Amino acid sequence: MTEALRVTGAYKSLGGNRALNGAGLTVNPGEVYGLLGPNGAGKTTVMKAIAGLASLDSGEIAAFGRPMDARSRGEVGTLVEGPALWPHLDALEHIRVHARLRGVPREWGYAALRALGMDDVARRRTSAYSLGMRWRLGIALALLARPRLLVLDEPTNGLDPVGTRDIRTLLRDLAAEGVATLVSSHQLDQVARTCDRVGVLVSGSTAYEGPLDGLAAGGDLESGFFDLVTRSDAGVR
Ligand SMILES: Nc1ncnc2c1ncn2[C@@H]1O[C@H](COP(=O)(O)OP(=O)(O)OP(=O)(O)O)[C@@H](O)[C@H]1O
Repeated sequence: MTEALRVTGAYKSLGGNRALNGAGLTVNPGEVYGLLGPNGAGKTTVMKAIAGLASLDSGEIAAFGRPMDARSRGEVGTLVEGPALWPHLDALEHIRVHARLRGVPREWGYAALRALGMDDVARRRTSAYSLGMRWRLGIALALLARPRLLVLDEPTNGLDPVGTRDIRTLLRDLAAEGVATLVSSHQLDQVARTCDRVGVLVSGSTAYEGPLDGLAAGGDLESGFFDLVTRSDAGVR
């Protein structure tokens, strides 16, 4: 099976910090992969590199068996560092602009809005949106071009329980259609309910990659995560 995403040996220095220190991860088609790690571990940095928003100092990123390039990025939907919205435009106008830029039918975007439960607010300017509505539109825009790989940086940040459950259902439905998703999160309970496999970054390196069972110490994901982070952090000092 060709992997949807493979990152190997990723290094990146930012302002004198080693943000990435050899990180690697692999996401398969039809899989929801949870990217975990303490604050500052490098999750956003690696996702920005995958999304093409930043370069690596060294390392490789491949999508669907080929080095990531402009063509393969056409098959990738991203929401990294929050939704970038125009305050004076409504959701439908966002869809039209993005559909034109991506060269896809705007109906695909309307379908994504429906999937995100945004029909009622689609004609409202985004300046009047709540945080949850902003995130929903950001995810709809990431889905617009019907990507085979989705990269979402903390997509349930600030969402209420209904919004969080909706995103979980959406990611599972997409996985059932074969879409691969890389999603970062600090919410271990949500990760346990949503993800097939996880990777844990600590100080820019991959401390664990595999099934959730392998991380959970005696069935307790939180303890397993803390143990791993403490051990790995001690190892790099
Ligand atoms: N523009 C920047 N200049 C200097 N250092 C940076 C910059 N951006 C990130 N860093 C540093 O790089 C490291 C990795 O940051 P990153 O945002 O990728 O972590 P993260 O795992 O996404 O954290 P969080 O969970 O808090 O979102 C941190 O030490 C951070 O301080």
